[in-house]
Amino acid sequence: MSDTQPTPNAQRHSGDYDPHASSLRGEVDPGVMEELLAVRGSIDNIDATLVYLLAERFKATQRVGHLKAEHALPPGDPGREAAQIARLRRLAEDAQLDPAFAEKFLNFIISEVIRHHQAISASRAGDGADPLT
Ligand SMILES: O=C(O)C(=O)C[C@]1(C(=O)O)C=C[C@@H](O)C=C1
Repeated sequence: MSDTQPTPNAQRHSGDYDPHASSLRGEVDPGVMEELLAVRGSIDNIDATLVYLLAERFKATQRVGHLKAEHALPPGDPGREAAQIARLRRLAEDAQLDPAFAEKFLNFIISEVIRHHQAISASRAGDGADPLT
């Protein structure tokens, strides 16, 4: 990459991350290690993308949290969640991803979102609680 090109965030913030870190060094055939490192490069790119995607999702849900708090709406919307889960399970099946895992993953994210919504609502109510977001 030339000096005039901006450095992508994923590289700028990787700190002292060593993409070759492994406990397998010396125990694996060098050819196998090379292949493993190549695949791990893709895994690292995917993980970085997941972080950026999640950051965008939480930015969006933070707006929802403020909207809900402003209009005294409940943090959770079970009807919406049921529709989201049914849709993601179908998408997961099409993508050959375990639908049970997709459901668990979405529930994990939503429970964190609801915690953020509750914190926003509590901080707006002036009870001194710090919003988490
Ligand atoms: O859409 C909303 O009402 C949200 O608060 C967002 C969200 C989500 O993370 O997708 C979170 C909690 C609700 O139960 C449903 C959906």
